[in-house]
Amino acid sequence: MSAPDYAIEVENLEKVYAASGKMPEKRALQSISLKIPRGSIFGLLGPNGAGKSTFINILAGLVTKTSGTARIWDMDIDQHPRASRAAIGVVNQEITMDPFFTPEEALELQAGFYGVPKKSRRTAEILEAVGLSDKADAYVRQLSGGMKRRLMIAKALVHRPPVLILDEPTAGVDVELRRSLWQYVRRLHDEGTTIILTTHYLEEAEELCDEIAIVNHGEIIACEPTPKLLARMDQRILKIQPREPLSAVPESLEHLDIRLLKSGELEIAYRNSETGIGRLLEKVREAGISVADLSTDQPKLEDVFVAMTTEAA
Ligand SMILES: Nc1ncnc2c1ncn2[C@@H]1O[C@H](COP(=O)(O)OP(=O)(O)OP(=O)(O)O)[C@@H](O)[C@H]1O
Repeated sequence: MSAPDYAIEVENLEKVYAASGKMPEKRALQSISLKIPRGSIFGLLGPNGAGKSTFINILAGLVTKTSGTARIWDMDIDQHPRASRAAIGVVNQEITMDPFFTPEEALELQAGFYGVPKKSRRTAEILEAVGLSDKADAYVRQLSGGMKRRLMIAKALVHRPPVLILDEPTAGVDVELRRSLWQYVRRLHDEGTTIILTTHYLEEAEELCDEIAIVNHGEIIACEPTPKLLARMDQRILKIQPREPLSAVPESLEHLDIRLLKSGELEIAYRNSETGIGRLLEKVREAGISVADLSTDQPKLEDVFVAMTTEAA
């Protein structure tokens, strides 16, 4: 089979979790349509509860969709449940593994589970790739948190899936390990694997992804190449507290996007990529303002959501 243009294609995908006990019915995905290009590193970015895991779990066959269609590697998940799932490797948020197996045994078991014949297994190669060769015979309980995460990724790779899905790969992981996991994800990508990852760290999506879909309340509110999306988040606010409260905006600053607050402070909106804070402060000083204190604010994901939903309205 020739490789498809899209690794994943979903159309009008919807999920309603039924009411249970005191919990009312929950519409976790509201008619999502999305095409994830083959060969990309694609980010699903959104706050807690946005519906990212639901989306992934539907693809993985762990959650049943309510309606809509989903294709993995050009195979419909209803018509070809086994073959379509064989095209993805999914790494979930929780670390789940048997503490009494060694990494080598864990990978062999996983390969057996996927029906990979002994002669086609590549346990040693995968352990090498995730940097666990020297731990091949250690018990899983002797591995550090970071090593366990890498073993989770290794397990998802045993059947050579062309698409790897990582659900919050670096949640709760320290900065150093986060960087080394990113490096490894990039390497897999360079070797041809399409990567889909969910995250609520803007920085992570920014660093890794070619394209980002922002999910909020079960809806995709933006889906764009990363540079385009970041340009929208480029706005900053500089707040200046002068030594003497101001009663008017100095004339030389009027051309800026500036606001005088009741407290006599100033708020200046600027584009970080265009103006830079140093240049702005210079202008403020040139206007004769003596600065007692200042702060900058950059839009949080939440603000971007608001901005985007208002733009769309
Ligand atoms: N099994 C379930 N039964 C009922 N409601 C659920 C179930 N699983 C998830 N939900 C609800 O569906 C919504 C979406 O949850 P989901 O786990 O997909 O979000 P998420 O974006 O992955 O969040 P997180 O980043 O916290 O994992 C949430 O409101 C959640 O409470």
